[in-house]
Amino acid sequence: MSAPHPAVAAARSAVRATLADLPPGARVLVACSGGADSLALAAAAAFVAPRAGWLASAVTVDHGLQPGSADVARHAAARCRALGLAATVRAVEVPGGSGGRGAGGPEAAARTARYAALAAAAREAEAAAVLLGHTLDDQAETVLLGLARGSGARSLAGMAPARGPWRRPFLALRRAQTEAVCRALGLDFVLDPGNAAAGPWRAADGTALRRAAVRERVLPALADALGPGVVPALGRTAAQLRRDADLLDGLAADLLAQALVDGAAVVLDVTVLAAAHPALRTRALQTAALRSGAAPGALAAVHVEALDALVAAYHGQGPVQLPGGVVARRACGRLSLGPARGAATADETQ
Ligand SMILES: Nc1ncnc2c1ncn2[C@@H]1O[C@H](COP(=O)(O)OP(=O)(O)OP(=O)(O)O)[C@@H](O)[C@H]1O
Repeated sequence: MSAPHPAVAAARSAVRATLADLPPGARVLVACSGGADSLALAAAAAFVAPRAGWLASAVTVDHGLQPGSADVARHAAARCRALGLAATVRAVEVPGGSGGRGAGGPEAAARTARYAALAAAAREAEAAAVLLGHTLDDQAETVLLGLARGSGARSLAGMAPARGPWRRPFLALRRAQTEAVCRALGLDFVLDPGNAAAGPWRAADGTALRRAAVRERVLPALADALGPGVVPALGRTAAQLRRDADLLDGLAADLLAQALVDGAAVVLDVTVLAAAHPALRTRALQTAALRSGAAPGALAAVHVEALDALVAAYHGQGPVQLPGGVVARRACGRLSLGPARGAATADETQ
């Protein structure tokens, strides 16, 4: 038997390495959109799983956002079956449809619905892992998007190779390699129309999708100006910042535990917080805000900075309102965070 195409070999070994901790008999779900990345993933899983004793199957989510989406989903599932995987299609209802109501437009709404459907499929199949086909190119896009948003290290750390049931074996593979896998194996993949900047999924404000713009315009321009190593370099940035962010988050969790006077109501000792490094203090405050019910998608750096000012730049300022109906106020050396109505009323004035 001749050696497999190098891209096929790379894809198989990436899947094998990602699942190496799973015992024989473990069930694995491949999330397959029918695009090149996830079809190459399905092919690699279909090859590797039986040899390692894992039970692999595939699921395709039909977002129902474009005419013919059900056919595209059926086609993807049929490709997976031809590869030897049991495959199902799950249709989801995306709130707002392709009109894009909601904060992040149709792309974000579709993603939320997709991950919920994949998680449900994983629960039903009792899968130990769900494989996603994100590549190094996707990771580079994520890092650039985070950088342009003014995000911190956690966001610049990009997507995790493994987190909970989600595993991304292709984070070190280029998109060109997954396309090479499909060509080598004769798999016809679809081009996701939602991924095109000029495609039908538009952000809520009518601007072209930011990720698609980064993919089509920004990364090619960067590679042109800085050289082809820019995508792997962005991937390395993500990996390094992931380690840093893990360390800082761990230390910030310790700080929060030390500062917590009353966990149920999220009351913090200002003196403990004020003595800490701002990098840890702001992380601890962000966690405290989320724990007290602040809305995760809407809590921004500006809110955390206002909380930090209550600790480190206090001059008698009033309470800080956080998204999600949470209010933070300082009184008697304590910072309390909680629902707007139940919070203490006496502000500390020095
Ligand atoms: N319709 C779908 N059905 C099943 N899996 C999907 C579907 N769409 C995407 N996926 C999975 O997610 C991976 C990433 O897809 P894609 O790059 O389109 O996502 P995205 O738009 O970057 O959003 P996110 O990064 O949040 O998943 C795919 O390789 C595939 O594993």
